[in-house]
Amino acid sequence: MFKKALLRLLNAAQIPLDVDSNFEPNQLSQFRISVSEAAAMAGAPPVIIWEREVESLLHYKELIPRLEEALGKFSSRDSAEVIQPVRSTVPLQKHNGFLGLMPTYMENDGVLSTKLVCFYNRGAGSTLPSVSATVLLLDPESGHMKAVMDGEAITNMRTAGASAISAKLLMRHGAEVLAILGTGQQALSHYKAFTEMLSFKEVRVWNHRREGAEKFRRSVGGPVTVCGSVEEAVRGADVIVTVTRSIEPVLCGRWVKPGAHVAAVGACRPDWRELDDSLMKEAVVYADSREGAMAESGDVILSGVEVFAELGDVINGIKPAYREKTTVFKSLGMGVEDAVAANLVYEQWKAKAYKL
Ligand SMILES: NC(=O)C1=CN([C@@H]2O[C@H](COP(=O)(O)OP(=O)(O)OC[C@H]3O[C@@H](n4cnc5c(N)ncnc54)[C@H](O)[C@@H]3O)[C@@H](O)[C@H]2O)C=CC1
Ligand SMILES: O=C(O)C1=NCCCC1
Repeated sequence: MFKKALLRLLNAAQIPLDVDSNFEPNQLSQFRISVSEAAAMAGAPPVIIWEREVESLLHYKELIPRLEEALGKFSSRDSAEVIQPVRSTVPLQKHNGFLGLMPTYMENDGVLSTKLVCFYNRGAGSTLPSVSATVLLLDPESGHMKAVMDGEAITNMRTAGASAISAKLLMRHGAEVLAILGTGQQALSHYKAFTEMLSFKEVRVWNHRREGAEKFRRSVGGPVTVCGSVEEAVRGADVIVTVTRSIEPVLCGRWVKPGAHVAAVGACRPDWRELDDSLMKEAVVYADSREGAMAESGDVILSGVEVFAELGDVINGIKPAYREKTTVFKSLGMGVEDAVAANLVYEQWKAKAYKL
């Protein structure tokens, strides 16, 4: 078993080495090298892990604790924990989109990665995805690229995971009704994360095209109420997730129950909105990254509100979680979330490939 695994490892790393037939597991230690060091020494190509495999390797139960830890590390602003600049974006004017570059280094954890993400303000008739991404995972010592991964599954799951953490920390105790606005990729991952990690008595969905909401209901299989208007979906809801491609407010403060928690995921450009001013001004606003929100969130910038705290500040016990007040978690997405998710995928991939 061990020899087979080692041969696969050497093969993956393209290391031309004959392994003695009497080779014993404890002899590996004499090499004193790790899989990625062996691969780097051999100039091996990165492993490629595409969408289906990422999905099969990543699970919320393992991902969410890592995200929570990473959000706390980010907010500690300790450069040995996380170096993650605000995303730099290149406009793709002809295609109504942006390329976002999201490098992250976690020195203490030995994790170095960057995500390349293209996101678009697609017209109604387009069948192309709104978000397309790739994550590169590198060895920080050698610079060797260890893995190239599909970034869509990672983006969907880590974003939903961060929103689920926001709800866990900020929704009122005894929350029963979840409303999801938008029924695309993020809606699916949020539905999964929220129903797996939290418990709700009712899930409502709304989409600007009703057939999209009906399709969503059929594909998730669980009990979901399709609503004909945003107001109908959110009235009385304890937790509201906004995951639309809208660039104008879809959620109005006057419909939101006082004390509700809103995880606002769309509208990630300085001139795009999902929430109206009345909601932004009424709520205590939390963000994944304060700098990110001030640079990229139209809901924050154009409403003129202050970000009260980062989610990591709450995790670190530096800022309170106002569960009884109306709260908004403005999610922009962070490289550190991609880094821990990609590292987890790589660990799981190695364990599976080499039966470690
Ligand atoms: N905060 C973060 O970390 C991330 C944010 N996003 C953002 O989240 C949003 C959703 O992303 P995906 O689910 O991947 O997109 P998607 O295209 O799969 O789904 C978008 C949903 O919005 C609906 N929609 C389209 N135009 C609309 C409009 N004018 N008004 C209301 N609804 C409309 C669509 O019918 C669909 O249900 C996008 O704005 C995306 O940029 C995506 C990834 C990460
Ligand atoms: O963090 C990400 O990934 C994204 N954030 C906002 C827009 C789409 C992708």
